[in-house]
Amino acid sequence: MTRSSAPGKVYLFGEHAVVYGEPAVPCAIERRARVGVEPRDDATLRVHSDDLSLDGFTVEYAGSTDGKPDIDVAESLVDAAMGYVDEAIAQVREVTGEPDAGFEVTIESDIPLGAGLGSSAAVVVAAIDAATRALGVELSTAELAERAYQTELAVQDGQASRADTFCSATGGAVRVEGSDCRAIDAPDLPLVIGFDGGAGDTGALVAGVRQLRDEYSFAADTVASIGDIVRQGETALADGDVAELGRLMDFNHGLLSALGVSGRSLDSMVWAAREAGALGAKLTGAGGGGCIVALDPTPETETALRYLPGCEDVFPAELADEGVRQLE
Ligand SMILES: Nc1ncnc2c1ncn2[C@@H]1O[C@H](COP(=O)(O)OP(=O)(O)O)[C@@H](O)[C@H]1O
Ligand SMILES: C[C@@](O)(CCOP(=O)(O)O)CC(=O)O
Ligand SMILES: [Mg+2]
Repeated sequence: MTRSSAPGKVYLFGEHAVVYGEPAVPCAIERRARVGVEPRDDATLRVHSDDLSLDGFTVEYAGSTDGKPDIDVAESLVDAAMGYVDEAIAQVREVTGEPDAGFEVTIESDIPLGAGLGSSAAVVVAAIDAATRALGVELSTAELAERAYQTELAVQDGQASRADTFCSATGGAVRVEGSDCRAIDAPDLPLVIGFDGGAGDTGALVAGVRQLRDEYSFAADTVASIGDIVRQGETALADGDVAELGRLMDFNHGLLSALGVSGRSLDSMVWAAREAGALGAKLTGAGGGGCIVALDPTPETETALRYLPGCEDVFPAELADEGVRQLE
């Protein structure tokens, strides 16, 4: 068995706008997906994941060559659930020049699915790393990040940024603008994450923003303004100005909300954090439902979220310096 792990992330700034070439700053967090891979002697892909459940059913499926799993849920849900690992393995077959490689893939993850903490990127990065190594191919971190990006691009119908996958592959805080991806210095930030227990469909949310942006010039301006916030945020990060970072996170949330990707429970967690004295709070990732990230050096936000109806989990986010990690 070859195993790798990779971290999830939060966005300090810039999700969605990054898809259109604006900069974004995600930070890797110490919540990881671990993917174990065993090559098979046929071309079948079998995926085992206790965390992947659809309408309460845990799914065990055979991908690609075996067709769809035999379960009673909408096909779009199944496609969304299977897409990332299927496509990751397609990338592995291509990069290793082994189109008929088959695998048993076992996934364990601390990252809630579809909640904006980049579970897809972590699973994809760890799966590509483990499966290529299982075939005797060592990818550089840059090649791994590129293959993981191609995976998300394919699953999200040609609309994805390099932000999640680069951040998960390298760890740390990063800045991504188009194909320019780099590590940046970030002070130790007092990040608190609130999770409403829900999820959003990244592909659908990205498509919704694209539609608004195509239809209304003010939506396009909103996306460009998120880019301005990110640039200001970079200065605040470099200056270690945490109060300014908080104000900019608040503004970034407002603009994401205007683009239609927040929701009642995300907004309620954001307001609970602000009322508890957080320096700033915003949704993270694609939105719809899932997680917010707040900046608070005191325990107040954590306490407020813990008692907020509709907040299922709350935890401090420790920055992960290490990206992909070879386990065996
Ligand atoms: N533990 C897991 N096991 C199997 N697939 C997973 C796991 N975690 C994430 N995934 C894949 O990633 C998808 C969620 O990714 P996405 O919608 O981008 O949300 P996010 O990246 O914010 O968590 C799932 O539908 C599934 O395809
Ligand atoms: C909305 C987006 O900017 C981030 C999506 O993050 P997540 O999959 O929700 O963790 C899409 C992307 O960058 O590919
Ligand atoms: Mg994702």
